[in-house]
Amino acid sequence: MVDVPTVVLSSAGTLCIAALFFTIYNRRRAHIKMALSLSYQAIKNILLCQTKEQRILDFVLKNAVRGDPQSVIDNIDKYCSQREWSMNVGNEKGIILDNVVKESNPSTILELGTYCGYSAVRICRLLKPGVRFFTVEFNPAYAAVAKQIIEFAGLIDKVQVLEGSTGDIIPQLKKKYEVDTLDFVFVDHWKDKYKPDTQLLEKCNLLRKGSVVLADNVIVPGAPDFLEYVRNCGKYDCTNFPSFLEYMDEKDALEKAVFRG
Ligand SMILES: C[S@@+](CC[C@H](N)C(=O)[O-])C[C@H]1O[C@@H](n2cnc3c(N)ncnc32)[C@H](O)[C@@H]1O
Ligand SMILES: [Mg+2]
Repeated sequence: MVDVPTVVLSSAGTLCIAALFFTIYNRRRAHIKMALSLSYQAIKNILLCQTKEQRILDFVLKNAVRGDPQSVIDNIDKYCSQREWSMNVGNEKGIILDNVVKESNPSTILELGTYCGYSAVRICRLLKPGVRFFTVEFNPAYAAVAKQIIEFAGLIDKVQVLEGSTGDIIPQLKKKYEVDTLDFVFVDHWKDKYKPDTQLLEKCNLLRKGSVVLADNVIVPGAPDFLEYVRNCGKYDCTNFPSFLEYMDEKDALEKAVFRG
């Protein structure tokens, strides 16, 4: 069913983001390209009375193979690189994410920022049975799309989509969700929350010696206060992985911060 307020709100939001990108970065080709793409998406949302996230879901349901996570990932990448730009971690940084997940061999994982479930599918396809994966999303429309994509990928039994804000959910993880400590945290929500939510994880005793905190988009849009904190507070060993912004020819990076305990 078409949710008109969601479409109108997301279109208005998208137009504002496009205007912001255009104003701030009006001399940079990649950002002009993104601004044009977001403006086109906003117009399409209004004309079709449908959101981009619903179009991503439709494309997956139509083209991917049910129960095949790799085919779901490939089809989202295809749609977002060829038709409409979208804020999934994408394939180039996704390969780095895969490698960091594999080398840390986690048993309990938290993702901050689900969006359409792309990175959740990407991470969960690598996990052995019995691993616990929680992903937090405060936009109900995105969470609904993510659940359908994760279900289509055949991974719904491995994933718990927690609807709400990270600031509310992180403090509930121990008691409500019986989490002792987290082995791996993928930080990919709004960038001004990276630092406070990392500090909240510490405060709630959810990190143990060796817990891996992997943060996306530390260059674009950028999380300078988070980088300054993890690199200089003395509690983490940090590694930077240079790469490119999802579906764009623009430098970005992931930062891996390993908690010293
Ligand atoms: C960049 S997208 C996540 C992309 C996803 N990790 C992927 O690569 O497929 C960021 C998401 O975080 C959500 N978000 C932002 N701040 C949040 C917060 N404080 N609590 C919960 N969700 C948040 C947004 O609604 C958005 O869907
Ligand atoms: Mg990201």
